[in-house]
Amino acid sequence: MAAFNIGMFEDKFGYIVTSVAVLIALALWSARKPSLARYPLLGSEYGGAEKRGQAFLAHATELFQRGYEEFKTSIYRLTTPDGDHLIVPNCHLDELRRRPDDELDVQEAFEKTFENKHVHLFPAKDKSTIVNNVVKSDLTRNLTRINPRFSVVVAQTVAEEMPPCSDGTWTPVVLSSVLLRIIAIVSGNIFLGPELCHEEEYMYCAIMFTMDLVAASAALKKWPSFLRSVAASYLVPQVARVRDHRRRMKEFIKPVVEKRLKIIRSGDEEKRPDDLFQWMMEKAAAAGITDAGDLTDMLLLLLLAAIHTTSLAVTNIFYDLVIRPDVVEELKAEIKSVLADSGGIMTTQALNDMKLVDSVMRESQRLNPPFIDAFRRYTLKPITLQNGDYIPEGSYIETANTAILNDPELYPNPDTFDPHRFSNLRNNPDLPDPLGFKSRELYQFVSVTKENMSFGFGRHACPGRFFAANEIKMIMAQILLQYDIKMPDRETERYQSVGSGVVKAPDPTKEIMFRRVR
Ligand code: HEM
Repeated sequence: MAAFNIGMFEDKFGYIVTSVAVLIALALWSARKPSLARYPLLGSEYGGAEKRGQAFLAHATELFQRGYEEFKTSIYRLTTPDGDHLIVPNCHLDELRRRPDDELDVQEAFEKTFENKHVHLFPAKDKSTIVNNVVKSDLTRNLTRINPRFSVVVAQTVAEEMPPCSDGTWTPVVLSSVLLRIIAIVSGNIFLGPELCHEEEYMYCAIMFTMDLVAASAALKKWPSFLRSVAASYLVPQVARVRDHRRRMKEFIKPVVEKRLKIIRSGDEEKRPDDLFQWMMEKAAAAGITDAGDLTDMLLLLLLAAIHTTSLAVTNIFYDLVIRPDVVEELKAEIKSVLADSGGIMTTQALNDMKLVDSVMRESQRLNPPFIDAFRRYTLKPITLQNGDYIPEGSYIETANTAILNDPELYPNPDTFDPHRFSNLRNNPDLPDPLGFKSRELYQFVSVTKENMSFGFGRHACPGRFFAANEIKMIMAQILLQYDIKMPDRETERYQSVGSGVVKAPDPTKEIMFRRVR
């Protein structure tokens, strides 16, 4: 009995000690936890955090639009499946863009987007930084040299990958999947060289890795965060497929790495391949990174950033064009006239001169940006803005890209697809400029401004956009000059986009009719 009483006392004592410890830990934890509650919450009508997170997946566009109208110059909160994010208005972006990487982190933000904890997309920062730098410096610097031969590769690949569509008959084509192959091959030509880009193992991983990774992260977001590890292990098959793509890509790339390391060590310039993977390996080797697994992860990150993004953009452009035959005729006339001036060669000058093509690309992207939000970042330190607003350390912030792109004060008649919207502003300095830019060249497809963040914003804005712009122009020119296009007989409206959360993409199942130009 006595023992029993002592035990009871000990249990009670233990219980009190444990409770106090838990309370102290909770107090400390909540003191550390970023307090976002000072900012108004949008979407509270959906219920608790879990329900609001799921509502975000279904209604992100509407939520961002409402937020843009209600909180034009102030920060508000939106609950995503990953918790509360702060949505920052446009007026703070110039200030935030100047913040260094040790305050505002891009990788951590994208790691959350892609459920990196489970899919392991991102290599460590020293490695992903090499990928970003190689695209920003080596690739962009080489574009003028590469363009003429790149356009030959594009012409050959379009001819090989498009169905024949000959004999004057119209052929239905699921354009999205054809474009994916074309873009994987032509990008691969520059990234890995003319032989490897045709290997089916490369093609399979280049296309399927991103598809399964995006599908895996979308499926995981439907689970409450505490169950995502279990879901990733047993319930979301795409996670295992992503792992398998990485394993296959590593097997494919390992002998390439071994061969190229020998060339790097020998210093033999003659044998040095002239492609992005080589430039990346050289930068990596200089930093002591030579492991085939690390280089595979870096290559997969590049492919994820480059291939589907470009393919979605081109698909959207063709969905916009196929219902506008008059615009197609104008584009053909511009392309023919520019090529006549450049002796038929796609020089950098020729690409720059395609101002209507460029304008159509930007207008298509304005109405169909790759993400509803932009400037997704994570705060590594607390930030106090000039107006006194305080953003705690450990917050996810972003801004409302789609809502900005549809603001009638920035883009008059925003719902109208105006193919000349940007070319008119660039060609005609007397036209009033709604955005009052210093230079009208800021209306080019590649220009990043806080009124158009489809390529991101600030120091981490997409470094591949110059390459993408050239690639898109070359593909458009080839397809438009070689084929007539029209909608299938029963279809009249522009194809609707599909998506979940902040991602909106052209419907990949839709057909366009093609016929070879006679
Ligand atoms: C139309 C096609 C493309 C679109 C719409 C696009 C869009 C984007 C966006 C929105 C970001 C995030 C920027 C930010 O948060 O500020 C980004 C980053 C990036 N993109 Fe692109 N991209 C495209 C094509 C490419 C291509 C072709 C490449 C490579 C050749 C590429 C390489 C990258 C890299 C390396 C980053 C990370 C930059 C960093 O974190 O510093 N992208 N892209």
